[in-house]
Amino acid sequence: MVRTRPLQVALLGCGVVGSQVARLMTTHGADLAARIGAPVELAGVAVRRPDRARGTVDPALVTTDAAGLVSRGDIDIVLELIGGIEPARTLINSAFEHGASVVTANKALLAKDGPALHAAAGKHGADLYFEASVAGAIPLLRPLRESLAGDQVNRVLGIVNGTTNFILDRMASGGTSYGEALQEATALGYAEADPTADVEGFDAAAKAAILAGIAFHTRVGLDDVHREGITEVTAADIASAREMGCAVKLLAICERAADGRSVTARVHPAMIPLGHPLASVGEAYNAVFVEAEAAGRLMFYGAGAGGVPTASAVLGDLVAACRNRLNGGRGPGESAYAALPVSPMGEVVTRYHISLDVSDKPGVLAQCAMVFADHGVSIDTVRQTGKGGDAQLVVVTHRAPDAALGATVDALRRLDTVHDVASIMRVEGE
Ligand SMILES: NC(=O)c1ccc[n+]([C@@H]2O[C@H](COP(=O)([O-])OP(=O)(O)OC[C@H]3O[C@@H](n4cnc5c(N)ncnc54)[C@H](O)[C@@H]3O)[C@@H](O)[C@H]2O)c1
Ligand SMILES: N[C@@H](CCO)C(=O)O
Ligand code: NA
Repeated sequence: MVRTRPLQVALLGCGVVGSQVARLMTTHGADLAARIGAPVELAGVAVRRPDRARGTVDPALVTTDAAGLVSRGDIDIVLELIGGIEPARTLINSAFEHGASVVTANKALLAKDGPALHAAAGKHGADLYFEASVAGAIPLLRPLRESLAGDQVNRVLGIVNGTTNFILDRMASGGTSYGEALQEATALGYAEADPTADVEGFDAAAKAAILAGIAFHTRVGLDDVHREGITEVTAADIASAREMGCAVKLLAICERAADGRSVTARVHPAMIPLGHPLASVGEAYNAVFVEAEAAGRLMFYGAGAGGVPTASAVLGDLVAACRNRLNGGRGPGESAYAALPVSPMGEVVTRYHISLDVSDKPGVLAQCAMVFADHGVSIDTVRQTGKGGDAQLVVVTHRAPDAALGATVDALRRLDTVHDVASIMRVEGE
């Protein structure tokens, strides 16, 4: 039976995602009410620029006073879709203090202040849901928090930033420059307000922190995540990867150490074999592999960015928060009991693809190989391209600790016969 007093929803931010949430709440209002067991009503929509057209939003609901809206006292659920740290953090805390539950897509804030936000939600008996914050529309956080709550997750590996995947995909198919592809991704609503967050890997690192935290029941902050973006990936890197039968992707990788006693989290461009399912993830799509002890390998795939798909995840959380409110319960809060240490990048063990510009002289290959051997880094393959002043050695290693590879590269740079270490890329997914 549908109860009659509507649940009151405050929408903060009516941009790419917020405007789609408002539209879908209106067009699917009757279904949402039936699924929740009570009607849901937009009580107010806080915007920064009220003069902008808001589509289906009733102009009478629009306000520039977000703080006033969340502190009205009659709001059941606040949807925070402004993004960034402030004023989002203050508004979310105020929402909890005034008795509301919160749904947010704000990974930057969650990665920075997740524990404090969870604590505030718990203190006020409210919910904090954030499915849209990682991998957009893809149901990923709820499966990790709930469906896999009885299993042990050992690894989460995937493409979690749509903008950079879009750019790398466009660069790989040729004809589009990095700058043009970024402009296109921004126009399509994939990029963050400041796209530096996407291309420098901050967005993916925030998502990796959230994923690692949930997967390993451990607090993982943004500073714990090793981060490299795609700004230094060149068309030559992509071409060289293709020659080796690989694609270049920006990956987020969260791993439990083999002894189970520590974890790592990292974001960086990597080469993956073209036969690997992640290599064929194009456009702004995301895909995430989860490896769990009992479940084995699971793959989650779908739209990782864009207003409409992301609104789906926000509405799913809205329904969950409304149901909890009606039933008088709460969804799962933070689970950080394992408190595993997060190891530095130097302890990560993986494979590497290194291009060296070298002198084409007798003994150079042996000299370089010796540097790898001296640092305990075993070589898998070596290929020479070019001749004379244009000679290049392309070395692919077996698995080695990141710190050992770093020391190897430093030593290679000191050799007179090595003119440049043209590129270093990790090789994953084998
Ligand atoms: N766009 C996506 O594909 C996507 C996907 C997943 C998650 N997200 C996240 O969703 C959130 C919103 O992203 P978006 O793409 O819709 O951004 P957006 O920039 O399109 O929208 C944010 C809106 O908030 C408004 N705003 C700023 N300050 C405000 C204030 N004080 N009061 C009221 N409104 C204010 C802005 O004017 C803007 O319209 C961010 O946290 C983002 O990381 C976005
Ligand atoms: N800017 C983000 C939005 C989705 O979180 C991306 O490109 O993936
Ligand atoms: Na998601």
